[in-house]
Amino acid sequence: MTAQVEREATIFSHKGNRIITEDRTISVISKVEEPLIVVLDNVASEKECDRIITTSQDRLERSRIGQARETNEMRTSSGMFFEENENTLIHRMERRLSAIMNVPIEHAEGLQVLRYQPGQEYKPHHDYFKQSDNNRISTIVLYLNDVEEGGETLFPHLGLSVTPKKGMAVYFEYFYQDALLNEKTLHSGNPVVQGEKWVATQWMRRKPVR
Ligand SMILES: O=C(O)CCC(=O)C(=O)O
Ligand SMILES: [Fe+2]
Repeated sequence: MTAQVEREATIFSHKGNRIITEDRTISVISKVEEPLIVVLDNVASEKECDRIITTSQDRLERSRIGQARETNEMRTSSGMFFEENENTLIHRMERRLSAIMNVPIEHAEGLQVLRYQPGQEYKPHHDYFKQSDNNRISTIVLYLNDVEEGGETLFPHLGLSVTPKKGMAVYFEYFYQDALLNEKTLHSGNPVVQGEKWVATQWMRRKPVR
């Protein structure tokens, strides 16, 4: 006898092991089914990763947290946001990430870049806000470089640790009816031990923002 597993519908609805976008074929590497976490390879080329780093590095500031945009010890990295559709590369990345996430680009916040130096981290958090009339619904974190030691994205409730690798990404969503599933997407950026860690994060909102 096979047990029927009833799962809530997800935003991410790609079938098969590949996602074909207008300019790139992305591979599914690993999955947690509920809440859905997907590790993806070949999301960006080495050149695209390098260019996102070089075009953001002069604009980094100490990261700010939450809707009040305060600095605190939760997130010790430095970061910046690209303007929506800022240049050809950013627009291409936004289109590709929107296709992977299966949410129209109008729902996309500006792409965020974070740089962590040794000892820097992002403590466990949810990406959605406690209260918002246009809350975030999903996230993709694109790894822009290889990290020598540390810097994993850790989902403590799921026992899942994702090691940064240039061009790969981790996707997750938290738009479930069942609040417990959303809460299980708690995650952290573990302290970097050696090297630097660069990521680009795309957040999607429930309603259009642009
Ligand atoms: O740096 C990471 O691995 C996670 C980043 C993150 O959680 C975020 O940008 O919301
Ligand atoms: Fe996060």
